[in-house]
Amino acid sequence: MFKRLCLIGIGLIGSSIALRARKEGLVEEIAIQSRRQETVDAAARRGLGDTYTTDPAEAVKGADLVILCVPVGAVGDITEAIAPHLEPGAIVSDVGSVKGAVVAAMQPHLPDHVDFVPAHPIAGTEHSGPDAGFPELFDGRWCVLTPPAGTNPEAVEKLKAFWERLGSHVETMEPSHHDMVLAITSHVPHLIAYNIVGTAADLETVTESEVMKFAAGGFRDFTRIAASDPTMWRDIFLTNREAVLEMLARFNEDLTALQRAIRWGDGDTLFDLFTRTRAIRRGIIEAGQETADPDFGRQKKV
Ligand SMILES: NC(=O)c1ccc[n+]([C@@H]2O[C@H](COP(=O)([O-])OP(=O)(O)OC[C@H]3O[C@@H](n4cnc5c(N)ncnc54)[C@H](O)[C@@H]3O)[C@@H](O)[C@H]2O)c1
Ligand SMILES: O=C(O)C(=O)C[C@]1(C(=O)O)C=C[C@@H](O)C=C1
Repeated sequence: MFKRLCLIGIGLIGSSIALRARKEGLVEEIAIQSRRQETVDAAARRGLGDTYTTDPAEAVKGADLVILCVPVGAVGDITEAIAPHLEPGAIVSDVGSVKGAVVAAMQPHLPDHVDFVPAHPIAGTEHSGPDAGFPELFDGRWCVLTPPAGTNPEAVEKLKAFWERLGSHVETMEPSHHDMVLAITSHVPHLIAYNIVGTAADLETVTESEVMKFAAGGFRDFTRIAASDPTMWRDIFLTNREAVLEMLARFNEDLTALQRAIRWGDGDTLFDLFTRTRAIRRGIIEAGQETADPDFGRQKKV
C-alpha cells in the first residue's frame, strides 16, 4: 500500500503499527524515529523497522505515509520540524487520543502538497514503550479518522484501508464530536481510576496494612488503568479540557444522586441503575467489542 512508512515515536502504538504493517505486507520499508537513542536502540533490538534515527527530518525523507505516535502535547513542535522535509503527496497522520487540539497544533505547519488525515485507534493497554506493542492490538477495535474539511478523499480512503488491514473498523467523525465521545468513554474513566487509586494510597495506614492485601477485583482493575503512562494522560487532560470538564460536571451530578440514594436507603434507585449498567456491559460483549475475560488480548504481548 505504501512504499515507505515513517513512524515518529515508537511506543506501544507505533510498535504495534510497525509489527502489523510488516506482517500484512502493507509497506515496503519502515523508518523509525524516536527522540532518545535508548528508545531507537530498543526498537532496533526488536527489529521493528528498516532504518532508525533520532532525527525527525531524516526519518520523513521519501516517506509516503508519516504517522506521529507521540504524546498529544508534542505533535505541534514535531510537525513544525518535519514540515519542510515532507515528500509531495505524502499522507501525514497521527494516533493521538484527542483530535481537536491535535488538528489545531499540526495543521498550520503542514505544506499544501501533503494530505493530512488525523486518526485515533481506540485500542491500547496500560503499557508503554517499544517493547509493549503487539500486532493484534487493533483487531476488532475502532479507529476514528477526523479529516479536516477539504481533505483529498483518496487520501482518506487510503488511510481507511490501511487501518482496516491493521485489523480495525474505521469511522469518520468531526474532531469536536470525537473529543466529547472519548471524554466520557475513555478520559473520565481514566481520571476516576487515577483518583480512586490516589485516594486509597493517601489512606496510608490502610494502604500498608489492608488496601493492597485485600484488594479485590474492582480495585485491581482500577490499578491497571491507573498504571497508564503519566505523560500521555497529562497531555490528554490538558488538551481535551472543555469536554472532560463538561462530562465531569454530569458525572458529579449523577454521583451526588447515588450518594443521596445511599443516604436515604433508596434501594430502588441503586437497583435500577445497576440493572441498566449490567445490560450495557452484556450488550458490549454481544457486539463483540469485549470478551467476558477482562484480560483477553492484553496477554498477547510479544
Ligand atoms: N496507550 C494507549 O492506550 C493509546 C491508545 C490510542 C492512542 N494513543 C495515543 O498514541 C500516542 C502514543 O501513545 P503510546 O501509548 O504509544 O505512548 P508510548 O509512551 O508508549 O510512546 C510514546 C513515544 O513518543 C516518544 N515521545 C514522548 N515524548 C516525546 C516528545 N516530547 N517528543 C518526541 N517524542 C516523544 C517516546 O519516546 C515514545 O517513542 C499518544 O498520543 C496517545 O494519546 C495511546
Ligand atoms: O485499554 C486500555 O488500557 C486503554 O486505556 C485504552 C484506551 C481506552 O481508554 O480505551 C486509552 C486511550 C486511548 O486513546 C484509547 C484506548
